[in-house]
Amino acid sequence: MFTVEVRDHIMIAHSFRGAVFGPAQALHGATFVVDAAFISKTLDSNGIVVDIGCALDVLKATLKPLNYSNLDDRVEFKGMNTTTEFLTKYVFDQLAIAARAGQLGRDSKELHAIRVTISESHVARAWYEAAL
Ligand SMILES: Nc1nc2c(c(=O)[nH]1)N=C([C@H](O)[C@H](O)COP(=O)(O)OP(=O)(O)OP(=O)(O)O)CN2
Repeated sequence: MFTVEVRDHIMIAHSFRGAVFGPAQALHGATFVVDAAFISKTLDSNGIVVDIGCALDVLKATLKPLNYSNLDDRVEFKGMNTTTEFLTKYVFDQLAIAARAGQLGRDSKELHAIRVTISESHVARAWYEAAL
């Protein structure tokens, strides 16, 4: 598989419900590094999976509404623990919508999958990968 991956980051606040989270049950801040990988069995006529600039634009647009926000206040996350794992799927879903709308500059039928990796610190990360 060919893969091209782009990176951005977001600064957010959130809190968790559940004793497993210990002190993270209280409102706290996090800076998440978000990697989005676009995966294809084939390259296009330009020899690319998707244009890196285009992929970056789509990732930035996806993350913009979350940046500097308190995720606890966001209606789409009501009642959810916005864990690193949860957010990987959320970002994947938004990128998949953009890909199917042609915003990556390539027919989504020619893309095999998207993988979203979120690093919550230098020691921990989670990812979600699925076919388009
Ligand atoms: N599987 C996950 N586990 C945890 C997540 C997560 O998103 N997915 N998030 C957190 C906290 O938000 C934070 O990132 C770390 O909090 P902390 O209290 O430092 O948690 P640790 O487990 O690393 O350390 P403790 O020994 O429990 O204090 C926590 N877990």
